Amino acid sequence: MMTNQNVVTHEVINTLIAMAASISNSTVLPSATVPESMAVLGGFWGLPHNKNLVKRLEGAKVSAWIDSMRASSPTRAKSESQEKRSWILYHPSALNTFEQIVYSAKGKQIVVFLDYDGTLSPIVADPNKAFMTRKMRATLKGIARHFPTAIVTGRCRDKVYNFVKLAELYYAGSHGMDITGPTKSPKQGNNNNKAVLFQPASQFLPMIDEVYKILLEKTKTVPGAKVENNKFCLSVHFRCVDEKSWAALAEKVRLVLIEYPQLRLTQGRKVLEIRPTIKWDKGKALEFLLESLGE
Ligand SMILES: O=P(O)(O)OC[C@H]1O[C@H](O[C@H]2O[C@H](CO)[C@@H](O)[C@H](O)[C@H]2O)[C@H](O)[C@@H](O)[C@@H]1O
Repeated sequence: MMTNQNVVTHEVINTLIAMAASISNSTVLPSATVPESMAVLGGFWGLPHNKNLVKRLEGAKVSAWIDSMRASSPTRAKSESQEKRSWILYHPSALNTFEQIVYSAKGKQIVVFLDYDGTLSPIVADPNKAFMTRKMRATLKGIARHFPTAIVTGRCRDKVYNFVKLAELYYAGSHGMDITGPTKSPKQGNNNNKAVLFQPASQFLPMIDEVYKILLEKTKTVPGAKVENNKFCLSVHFRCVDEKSWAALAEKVRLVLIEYPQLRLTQGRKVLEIRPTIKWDKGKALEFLLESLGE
């Protein structure tokens, strides 16, 4: 993936991400939230990820949706120590191999990519209250002083910016469909006026707005359901919905999507995600940013 000579290897970046995640786990997140972070990073970095899940969701019966919703939202059957062990297996602390990292990074440009929810902020019931701590912001600011740093998230870019509040970062919101560069240099603090770099799903904006309004209306009878407008995509949260109502909620979403074959459904942690059927995702956004940064 990283062919540019000036760009550090995937392995090193992966380790940096793990390092950032381990910072977040040790200083901010209660240990019970570690598996949430693992799911987020796993989805992003190609760690165990059930592609069939997405296929099954599209056009599948509601019962299959419910199975997927359960599968992606496991109850705490495993002990916390078991969960921590499997987390560490895939995300070893970068500090244990720091010398190797420094060696591999020699002469290369290190770029840091981070997810937001469950990585920089704890997972919380209300998506509008997923605040990051001042300590995390200061750490992120420090990282951005040394390396180009990007936040790649399913969230609306403006919303995540309001949480992070650092103009010196790159942001790829809406699952990578809304990419901007820094509006402030981390070193000099001057405004270098970089704006939107790429928005491959602009033509879907009216449709996303339309479906947002429909979903708001259709889901209002399901207690706890929350529809979030992430600009180029939508989220239907079921974290606060009683499991008995998951089928009803999934059926409502399915019926709406039948009318919009240009949209597809994917699934995150206790959230159904609706997005345009374009060949673009967080991985593509990452490649796009690497190419821009390597120039
Ligand atoms: O791809 P991501 O950047 O990981 O975005 C996935 C979803 O993240 C947010 O939801 C998650 O965090 C919420 C706040 O902690 C939590 O309430 C929810 O259950 C999680 O799924 C975001 O609100 C969603 O729009 C994203 O789809």
